[in-house]
Amino acid sequence: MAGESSGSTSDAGSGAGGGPVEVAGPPRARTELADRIRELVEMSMWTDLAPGELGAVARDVAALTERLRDRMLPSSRMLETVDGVPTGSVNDPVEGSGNPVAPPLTGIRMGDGEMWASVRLGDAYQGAPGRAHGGWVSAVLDHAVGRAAAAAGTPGMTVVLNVEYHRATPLGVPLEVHAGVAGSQGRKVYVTGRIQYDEQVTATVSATLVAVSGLPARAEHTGDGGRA
Ligand SMILES: CCCCC/C=C\C/C=C\C/C=C\C/C=C\CCCC(=O)SCCNC(=O)CCNC(=O)[C@H](O)C(C)(C)COP(=O)(O)OP(=O)(O)OC[C@H]1O[C@@H](n2cnc3c(N)ncnc32)[C@H](O)[C@@H]1OP(=O)(O)O
Repeated sequence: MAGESSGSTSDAGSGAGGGPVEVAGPPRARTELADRIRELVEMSMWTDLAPGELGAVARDVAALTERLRDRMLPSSRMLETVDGVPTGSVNDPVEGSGNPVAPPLTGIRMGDGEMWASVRLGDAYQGAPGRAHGGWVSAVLDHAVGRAAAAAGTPGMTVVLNVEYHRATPLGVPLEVHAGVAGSQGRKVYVTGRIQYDEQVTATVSATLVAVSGLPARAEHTGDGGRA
């Protein structure tokens, strides 16, 4: 389990660092921590506490951050593996159940060149009033097309991402995400996808990915961190 072979490094927390840290099981405690931090973020936006009280809360949060800094991994790139095969990126900013920034994706299911998932975009992802920010809608779709390409056995990087916003993507409700490989030519993989709420498609994507060797492929598992 992550956290048991730690050691502080001088570049930890700066975005640098070594190779991925592999974790064998769903990191439930990390998932729970990320969930609580997401709640903290939402409440920090909603709260109407007086400035003095806000200052006190900020100092409490700073103390918690120092408690976490006390013991650090050599890298924040954490891959969940099953039988040695990478099945999810715990700290990914879209699907990562361990990353408080991630919405995250839940119930990820993989088929042959296809992926399905659910996502709930909370208040932290608001763009226009009451709607999900288009950049986050695109991020979810970018991730979905990446997973679909990987599910086809051709993991790669997105080089073209055409997103169409058809109607408002609502906040705080379960959205369905789907992407599937439509074709390929050489290293190029063409993937389409969509986000929908209650049978209504809110955004669609048409993407080109370029297959890159050495990336994890055909992950069959959920990225739920044990919540599915
Ligand atoms: C990611 C791993 C996570 C680990 C998770 C573990 C387990 C879970 C399992 C699977 C999970 C799967 C996926 C996760 C989902 C998403 C992860 C997020 C990924 C991203 O967040 S991704 C968005 C940002 N993305 C970039 O950061 C790409 C910038 N790019 C490059 O890094 C290079 O571009 C590269 C390396 C792609 C290729 O470089 P290269 O040197 O190998 O190849 P080269 O340049 O020769 O291009 C080859 C052919 O692509 C054509 N081409 C290139 N660019 C084009 C363009 N813009 N438009 C049209 N065609 C284009 C050329 O024209 C040529 O075409 P042709 O062969 O016909 O001449």
